[in-house]
Amino acid sequence: MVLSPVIGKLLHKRVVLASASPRRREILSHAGLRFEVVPSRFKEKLDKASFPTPYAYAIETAKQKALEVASRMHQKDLRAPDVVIGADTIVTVGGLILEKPVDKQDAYRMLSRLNGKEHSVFTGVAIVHCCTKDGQLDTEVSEFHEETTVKFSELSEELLWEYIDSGEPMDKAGGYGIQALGGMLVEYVHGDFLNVVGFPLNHFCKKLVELYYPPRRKDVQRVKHDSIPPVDTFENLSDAEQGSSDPAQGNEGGGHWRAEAGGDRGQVPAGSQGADSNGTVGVTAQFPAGLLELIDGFKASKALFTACKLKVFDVLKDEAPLKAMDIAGKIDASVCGTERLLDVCVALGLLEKADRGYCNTDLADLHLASDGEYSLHGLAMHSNDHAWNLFTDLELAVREGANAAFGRKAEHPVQSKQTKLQFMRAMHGLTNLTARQVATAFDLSRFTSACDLGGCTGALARALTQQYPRLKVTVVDLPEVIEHVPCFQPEGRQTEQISFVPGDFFKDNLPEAELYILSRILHEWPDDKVHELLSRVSGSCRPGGGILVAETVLEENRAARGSLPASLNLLVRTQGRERTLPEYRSLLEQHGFWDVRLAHAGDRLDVVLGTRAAPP
Ligand SMILES: Cc1cn([C@H]2C[C@H](O)[C@@H](COP(=O)(O)OP(=O)(O)OP(=O)(O)O)O2)c(=O)[nH]c1=O
Repeated sequence: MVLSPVIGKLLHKRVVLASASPRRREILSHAGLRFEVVPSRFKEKLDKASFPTPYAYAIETAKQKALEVASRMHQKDLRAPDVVIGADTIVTVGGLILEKPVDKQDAYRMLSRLNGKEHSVFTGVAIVHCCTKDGQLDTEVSEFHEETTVKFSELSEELLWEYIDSGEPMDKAGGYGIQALGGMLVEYVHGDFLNVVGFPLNHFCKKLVELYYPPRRKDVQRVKHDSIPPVDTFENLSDAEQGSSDPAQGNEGGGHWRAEAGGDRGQVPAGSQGADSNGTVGVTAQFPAGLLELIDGFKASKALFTACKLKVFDVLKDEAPLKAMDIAGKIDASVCGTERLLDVCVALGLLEKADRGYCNTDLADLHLASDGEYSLHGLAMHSNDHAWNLFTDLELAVREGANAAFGRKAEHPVQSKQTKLQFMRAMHGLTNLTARQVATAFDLSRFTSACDLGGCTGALARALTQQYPRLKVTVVDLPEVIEHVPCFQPEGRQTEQISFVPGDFFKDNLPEAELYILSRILHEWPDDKVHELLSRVSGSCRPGGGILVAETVLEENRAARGSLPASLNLLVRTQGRERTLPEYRSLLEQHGFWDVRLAHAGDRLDVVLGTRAAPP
């Protein structure tokens, strides 16, 4: 992909996003950046009057956010990350700087100021390169800002209050979110939309080009053809991880892998460039770092799975730091093998290593230890023990199609006793991560009863009942699934709003409900089974009732955001597939659901809501 070389410059570095903003996280992860999130504790209270311009204020705040995280992480284990990114978004109107409203009245004051007018949104960004010299933190800060102009329509008082009551304004600069309901307030936008949402991705990529691919006079002189890319574009740059000009090491410090010809266009191993009859130095081959990383990708997955299986992250969650020898003793493994595995986990950003030993990163503590609400340990184990084997048959599945592969090898995991609990753990972890976003993707407060078909451990039902106190949810799943549900109920958090009913949604009567939910169900099945299921739901759903489908919805060009491996997973494992919105719309309309709408529920999941029409 054209953009990956720029983002690729950061792939082998430990990058931290010093922000609690879910929007920033989403924008950067969609761009393919790998990073940890450590929200900054810097109090945004700089004296605005002391800055010559509003954006100088935003840049300084962004810088202080990033520096606070760098120094905290350095103090924690005497090792700072390689790069810390901070950002701050402000809205300016009539010479005033608006940040996040403190309460509803404040939101009203802000929105009234913006009403019917043009205003500017500035995001200041700081990219802090860190290194440790003699135990001291050394930083180099690069900064920039981006401005976008936004115009609000003339809005009525009633509309403003309705918007404020939606709760959306409270964590957003200027009191609105252009990416959600707030988009309805906006007449036009001039400039980078993502800048308004909190992170100017385009300018960030250009800044990376400036930092990592500075034009070098030597190249300009040696190369006759005019192929030096201008620094204000980031297209057509090759990945240049090895020997890159890392700003932390000084721009001229690039190693001998750096392109000797074609300027920033490619890397060639020393000695592999040649001159043509015109004396032009040409590139004979680019160093395919991204490709090699892809080829090696399975090794990284296997290292993660193995560390999970050996409970490395559990051991380090209980007690850290620990030396390799102590960890080896606790996981009953060889010291030399353990040490290698641990070092790979450090390189993958899962562990941290200091003189006193190894520790989990926050990411590993939260997601890779086997306990905890957001643990993905079950998913990692399911991938290791089950999906891994299925993927060895990918070639067969591609040659013959899902139907042929299904049944020969790919037994549905819930039907296999050995993998049942593991599959439930995997689904539980995955659902917990996204349940709140699914529950809030649409306002479901008009429903008082819901039936979650294939709702497994009730993770989504719990999020729904927390969000909608009037709602009662019935979870229907196979008896052998329901039997294990108590293992997944957080102690003291059972709620009378949720009941579990053993049953097969293809055979048994569906419980009565106003809203039927199918979360990650339809993609498991081929069209005929999907029709069968939808017709059963449609038969049970009263007019005015709803159907809520949570799936990854494919873009119309069929490329799903970040979910292509998941699509192959369906190919090797089931007879199902992911679908586009028009496909879902058509399926639902055929079964009497109208007003079919789509909302995104985070990185990998979308929600489609339809309303049951009255029978003709
Ligand atoms: C104007 C506007 C702002 N915003 C958000 C972006 C930012 O997250 C937020 C502005 O507050 P910030 O202080 O920039 O960021 P934050 O508090 O969310 O996160 P952190 O300080 O930890 O980095 O407003 C939108 O999401 N949509 C919009 O349309």
